[in-house]
Amino acid sequence: MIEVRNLTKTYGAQRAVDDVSFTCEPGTVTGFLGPNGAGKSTTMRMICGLTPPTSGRATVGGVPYQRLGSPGRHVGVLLDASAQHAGRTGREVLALAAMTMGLDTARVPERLARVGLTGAAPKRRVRAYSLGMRQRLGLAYAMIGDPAVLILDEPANGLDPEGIHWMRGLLRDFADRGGTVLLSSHLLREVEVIADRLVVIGSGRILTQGDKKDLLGAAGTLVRTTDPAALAALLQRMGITGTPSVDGSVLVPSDPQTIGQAAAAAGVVLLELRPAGAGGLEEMFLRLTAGSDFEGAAR
Ligand SMILES: Nc1ncnc2c1ncn2[C@@H]1O[C@H](COP(=O)(O)OP(=O)(O)OP(=O)(O)O)[C@@H](O)[C@H]1O
Repeated sequence: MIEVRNLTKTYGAQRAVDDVSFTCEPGTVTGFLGPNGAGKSTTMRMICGLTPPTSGRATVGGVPYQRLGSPGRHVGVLLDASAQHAGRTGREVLALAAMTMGLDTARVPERLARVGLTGAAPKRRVRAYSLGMRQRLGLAYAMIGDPAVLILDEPANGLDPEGIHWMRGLLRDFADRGGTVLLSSHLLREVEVIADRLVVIGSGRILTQGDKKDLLGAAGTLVRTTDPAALAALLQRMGITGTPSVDGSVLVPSDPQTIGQAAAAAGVVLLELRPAGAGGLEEMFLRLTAGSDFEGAAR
């Protein structure tokens, strides 16, 4: 369990993180979502005791990170895939981590294999690793102490589609066994597939958070009709404002059943009627972060 309460971090006049609160429960993957510069890394660094908060607090399993004895056996952290010593081999990196935690290094080969680092890879120096291989090593490093909690900052960076698919399976399995995962990303689709809960941050502030299904449900319904004018009139009578898309569909802030029944009663022919789903999350994300003063474009 991770509990973040009113965390705030200021750098000079800038509030990098502004009164952020959320909870990550065992058995769930929480997607921490926000554009570049939103405050995701700073929040995670504060949870892991690497950046002191200006105010507020964060605990892991009820205890501040700094007070966890042998933290690697409680919390696996991957904040920067390039943090490992470039001159060490993958095997050396994991063996050192195991020794530091008082664990048997015999587990190292199996742990490397679990993240797909097989063949010559364990014996190669980290400086020769691709970013994707570093991410895999970083995941093995985070998980070597069999922690109950994982905190991962943009773990999919550098992974190819097969690697992203593999990572989803790994983290899903971890959560299904009762683990707690907090995972940041600016890749909306990636988070949408894997997360149970979403926390969306922009300009240091929480923009929305909750169950993914609820948030996506709230994202609305996509409707396509043979008669846009009749649909517009129907929505107006219902007091609903739809948003036309360039492809001719209309995003309606209501559920499919309500719209379908009203359209049938009004004799409006529908060609398509579905939860906004993936497009909904992206639309929601862009809408929520549109007003926030972020440094880069959401991708
Ligand atoms: N050590 C620091 N000194 C000054 N400003 C900082 C420092 N660390 C972060 N910031 C600022 O705090 C804000 C939040 O940065 P942070 O790295 O937490 O965002 P992020 O959501 O992780 O972004 P990204 O997706 O680009 O990694 C940014 O405006 C950043 O410039």
